Amino acid sequence: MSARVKICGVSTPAALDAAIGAGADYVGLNFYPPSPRYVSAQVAASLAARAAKHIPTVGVFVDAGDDFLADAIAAGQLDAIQLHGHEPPERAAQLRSRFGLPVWKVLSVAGPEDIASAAAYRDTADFLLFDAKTPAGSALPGGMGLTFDWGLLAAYKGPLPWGLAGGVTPANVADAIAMTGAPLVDVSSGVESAPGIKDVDRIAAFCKAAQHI
Ligand SMILES: O=C(O)c1ccccc1N[C@@H]1O[C@H](COP(=O)(O)O)[C@@H](O)[C@H]1O
Repeated sequence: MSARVKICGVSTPAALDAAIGAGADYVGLNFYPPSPRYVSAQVAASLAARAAKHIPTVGVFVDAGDDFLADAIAAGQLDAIQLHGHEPPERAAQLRSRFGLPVWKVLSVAGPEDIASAAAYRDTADFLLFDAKTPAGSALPGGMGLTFDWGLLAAYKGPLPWGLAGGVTPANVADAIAMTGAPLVDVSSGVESAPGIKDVDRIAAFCKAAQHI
């Protein structure tokens, strides 16, 4: 068993090259301004030029407005948009139609009801990403290295392609895939030496662990 890999919060050429070199399937560019992984339009454009023809880029957004999204999509030449806020199904549908890109909707998980909420996105998103719910009042809705009970996904048979995020690391990703059967794993802080600082060795170790279990 193995899983596809998304290395999220890439903000430097070195991290991008490490993800490509390690055989990652996607890189995430974070457009949420409070994030330590935030990339400006200028940085996104330069990373996108380097990523072109090598790896698809997924833009991470949190309850973003249309104009903000339009600028980021153009700058980052994005292949998909990840909605990591409170976007309801209608908003996912609206953005998919307006921008003509696949929509990855993140479902923040604390309990079984959050897994069940996947059904509402059946016709409006293209991909679902289950991430740990961050505590009320947190600065970020993701990227904090928090896990949730992976047992909640053990028997999951969802309506859409899906992936697992939240607190996965080179050390635990094989267990995460074995427990959940996740077809894709998404990591940000688990391949960093400090918030926002990607570690090329950890990126390589993560990809190896996810691809060879
Ligand atoms: O990484 C961030 O700073 C971030 C900010 C706002 C929304 C999402 C963010 N990251 C996403 O969170 C998950 C899990 O991250 P981690 O591996 O637990 O650190 C991942 O999908 C990132 O895309």
